[in-house]
Amino acid sequence: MDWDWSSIGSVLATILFLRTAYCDFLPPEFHSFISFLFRGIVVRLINDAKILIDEYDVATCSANELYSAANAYLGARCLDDAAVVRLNKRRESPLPAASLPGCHTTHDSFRGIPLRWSSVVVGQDSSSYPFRSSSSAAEHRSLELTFHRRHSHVVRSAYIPHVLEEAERIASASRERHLFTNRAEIFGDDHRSLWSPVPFSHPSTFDTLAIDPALRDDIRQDLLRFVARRDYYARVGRAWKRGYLLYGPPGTGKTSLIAAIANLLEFDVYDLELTAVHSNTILRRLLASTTSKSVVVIEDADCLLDLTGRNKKKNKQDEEDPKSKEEEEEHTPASSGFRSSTVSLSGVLNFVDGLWSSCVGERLMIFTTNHPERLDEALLRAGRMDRKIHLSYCGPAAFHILARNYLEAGQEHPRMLEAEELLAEAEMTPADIAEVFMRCDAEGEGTDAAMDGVVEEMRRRKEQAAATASRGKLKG
Ligand SMILES: Nc1ncnc2c1ncn2[C@@H]1O[C@H](COP(=O)(O)OP(=O)(O)OP(=O)(O)O)[C@@H](O)[C@H]1O
Repeated sequence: MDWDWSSIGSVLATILFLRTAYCDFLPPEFHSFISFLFRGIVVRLINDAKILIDEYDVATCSANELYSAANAYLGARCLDDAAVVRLNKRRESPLPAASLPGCHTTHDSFRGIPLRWSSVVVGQDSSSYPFRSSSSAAEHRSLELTFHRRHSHVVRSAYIPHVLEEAERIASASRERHLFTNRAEIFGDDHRSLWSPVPFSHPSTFDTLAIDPALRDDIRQDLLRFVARRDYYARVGRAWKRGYLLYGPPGTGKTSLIAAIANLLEFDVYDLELTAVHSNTILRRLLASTTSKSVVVIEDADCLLDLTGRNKKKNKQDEEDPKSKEEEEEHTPASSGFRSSTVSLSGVLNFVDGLWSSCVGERLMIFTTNHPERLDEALLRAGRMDRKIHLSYCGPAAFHILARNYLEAGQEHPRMLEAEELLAEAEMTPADIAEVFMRCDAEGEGTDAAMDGVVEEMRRRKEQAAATASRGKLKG
């Protein structure tokens, strides 16, 4: 067909006429409908499939998690080369996150499948959202994912879950974690003010912990299994929580293990000072205001409450009738200080496994003590304390880890064998050994001097222990 200037002019005039008729004579609802039809025809012609991800679920008026996840995913994965990005910084995250601005497009690929993401913003008059009520003045945002129709199954069954997983990973990596301590004075009903947060960044990890490697791996597996079993806990009807009791002499790494656990799981830590809690009601409120993905820690549990044998009988009554005891405690005037807290055994038991301990997602509760025998059995029973972990004096395997971490000394070091043999009788904690290594380092001494120093210290302690034992025999 030959085109001359007059035929081009007639085509343009026809287009202008149709456009004017479309804009001026058709009501806005038809604009949306025609645009929808037109886009459908184009999509069919070019064999594309589309997934529309709205910012809000129109039916339930709730935020669409997939929309936020896709935005986080795009921000982290696809927007490095984009000409325009939107940057957003949330209070809880240290860095701003990039997202796709309205009406822009970016590209991704998955298992060799090319994918196109476009952001769509529809206002009151816009024509790109079908059947939209013209009375709504709000902006409607969505993301469109376009791909070849033959990849529909892979995109829905694998790519979308991949986007969700990646977004979850990105969110937890960028989340700043906190250490919360409960405030001694509590005012009003603002639950957030019950805890004072500071950023949490403890260097202890499962790799730096000097404990038996078999125990370390066992704890790590137990934790990873726990966090992966949300569905299991829901199925068997249990709150998604796990209780640990860490016990052993001072300086064996109980606090270090808690920090390593929080770092492994990327959890916040709530360090609960029970002596500052004046009633069971406040204890309950404290727990109710913790967030999911957290470790709630009660250190030195044997020193805090009347949980010792002296009060076992009384405590048994409490457990049998926790309600009456709790009511009685709540009417006691608030007082402060060690052992004068009105938090009762029943309050703590309910704290560990009561109804309100299931009010948020996954959570660990860790009690530590140097004297597990002083704790009431009710607190220790299975279901409350799922794992009882004994951290003891330094053994050979833990010593190797400390020597590697502090001195970069391997098992082939000439004094290693001697140190291993002495360890059995010297009763040194990892903290004692770390102390000797750090002292040598501070004095500028090398690895050999540090190993000599620790062997000497072990020998001294062994002799001391032998002398104490023989004095005991003589007295006997
Ligand atoms: N198992 C360990 N692995 C690595 N370092 C340890 C270990 N145990 C103790 N340490 C070192 O000793 C210091 C004290 O340890 P930590 O506070 O974890 O002991 P603890 O058992 O909680 O003591 P306490 O019962 O007195 O609270 C830590 O700062 C750490 O450097």
